[in-house]
Amino acid sequence: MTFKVLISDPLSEDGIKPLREADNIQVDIDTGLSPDELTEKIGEYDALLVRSQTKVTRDIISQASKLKIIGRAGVGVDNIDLSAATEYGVIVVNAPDGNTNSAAEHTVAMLMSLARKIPQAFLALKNGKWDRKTHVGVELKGKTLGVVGMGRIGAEVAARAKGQRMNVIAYDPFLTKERADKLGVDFGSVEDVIVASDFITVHTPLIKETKHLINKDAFAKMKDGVRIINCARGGIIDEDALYDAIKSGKVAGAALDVFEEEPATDHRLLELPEVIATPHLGASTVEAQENVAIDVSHDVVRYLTEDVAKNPVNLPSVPKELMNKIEPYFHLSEKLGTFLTYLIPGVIEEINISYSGELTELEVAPLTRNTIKGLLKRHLGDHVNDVNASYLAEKRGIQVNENKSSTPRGFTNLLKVEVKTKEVTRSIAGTLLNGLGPRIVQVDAYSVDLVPEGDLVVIKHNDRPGVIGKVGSLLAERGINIAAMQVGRSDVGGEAIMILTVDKYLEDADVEALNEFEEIEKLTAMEL
Ligand SMILES: NC(=O)C1=CN([C@@H]2O[C@H](COP(=O)(O)OP(=O)(O)OC[C@H]3O[C@@H](n4cnc5c(N)ncnc54)[C@H](O)[C@@H]3O)[C@@H](O)[C@H]2O)C=CC1
Ligand SMILES: O=C(O)CCC(=O)C(=O)O
Repeated sequence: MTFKVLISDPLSEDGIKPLREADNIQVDIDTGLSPDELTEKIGEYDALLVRSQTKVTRDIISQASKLKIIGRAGVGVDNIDLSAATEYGVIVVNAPDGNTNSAAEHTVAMLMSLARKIPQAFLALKNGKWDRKTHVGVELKGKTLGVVGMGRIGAEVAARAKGQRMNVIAYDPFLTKERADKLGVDFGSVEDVIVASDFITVHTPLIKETKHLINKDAFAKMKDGVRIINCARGGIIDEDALYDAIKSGKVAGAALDVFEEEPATDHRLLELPEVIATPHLGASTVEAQENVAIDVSHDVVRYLTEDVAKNPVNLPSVPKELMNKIEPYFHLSEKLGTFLTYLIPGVIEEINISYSGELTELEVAPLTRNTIKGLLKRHLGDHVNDVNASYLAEKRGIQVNENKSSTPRGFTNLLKVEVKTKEVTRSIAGTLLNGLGPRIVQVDAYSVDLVPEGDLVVIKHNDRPGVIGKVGSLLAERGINIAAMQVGRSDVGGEAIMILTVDKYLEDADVEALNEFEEIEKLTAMEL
């Protein structure tokens, strides 16, 4: 099978080598497509790679019937409709580390240019003006830099600012006193930062909480003559409020690499002499572009060929060490879910997944997602995957409960799935037997020992002599070989269960013939 990958923004040719070198991947590069052209084309592709120019909208994703992964060669994913991607089961991956250094260096370049008015002076000189009076700057030494957002880039900027002998005060919801001490910065609320700083630089993602985080009210609280830097995302700073604050003299200058609408060639902020700007160049270095393209290309190859991604954005990433431990349970968890779908009539209202024994020591969320996938896939189709399984369950109002109990219950590990509909509650449990692989060990109240694989027949019947023989003979007459058989009963002469592993899926006629036996209460043929 060949996977088709579309690259719709310019990426480093050296960086996409992992894609070019993969045997089963065809790479098409088509930059500058209009939204309509991309919508028309996307249906052919298994993967889409973008930088920040391509807007991957819901409309585009809804037409991407084969799309499995969107790779963002960079950090910010605000150009991708993440909810739509999750809903359609498309994983989004980014390259979070590859451009950190370049973005931090660019921020420092902007900070220094802003302080010393280098772009303005250069422009004047280019125009033949030797003007030393207008371009008097300020020193950084001893000034306070406020950093809003102390993630990868914010922390790097803070470290470099300290090299300029600046004091740094930072705010980040995840910044602890210990980390602030380690980084050698003061920390406080966003208001503390805004009030105390001579320069303010923002390094947050653009999300609901950070949209216009720096607004009219924030400017009002700042020191007179404050200088602002935004090398993160347009929209974190309210551009109208910034314009007014510069015009009023509250803000002495601003350095902007990003804008709310890009490209921003005709922006009124650019008319102000206090504003210096670059056209979203934070990550535009040879090194960063190669790094991010390599990282995202590797993840696309990995996901298309092995179903694992290192930097997923719309799915929690599973560390390698954990993955090694839980991977053997993946097959079991999905099969338990699939098995149950055959036993339940009606609409699932609740799923209870319990983990016991060794499993209690592990992060089991990936197994929960996989079990839900097994429960939904038979009815909803192959588009159900790890990315959208939980979303699809939630959307259908299905309550999912996950719990851990250390009671060993006779097994070193046990995964039990219980499903409730309005009419019934059914359950199944499985284990991973050392050296033997996955086994189903319980179906409702019955103990069994079953490999969760192949064509199975579950027969609920009355515990009477001869039933097993009758079923065996009928199947033999029809040329259906029984590979394995499990029987269990509640009590002598009571309800009993027989589970057969057969070499061939039972046709409707075979099921009807078996149902003729009066001892058989219910028969379910299933394919795991
Ligand atoms: N101009 C450019 O070319 C580039 C821009 N960027 C942008 O820079 C930004 C930061 O990137 P990274 O440092 O790699 O991301 P990161 O995820 O490492 O850091 C972001 C930080 O923002 C913090 N944060 C979230 N909400 C906040 C709030 N309300 N107030 C304060 N802090 C908040 C988070 O806790 C996190 O620590 C992103 O928006 C990214 O898209 C990144 C690379 C290049
Ligand atoms: O692709 C680019 O050059 C933009 C980089 C960026 O903004 C990011 O990584 O968030």
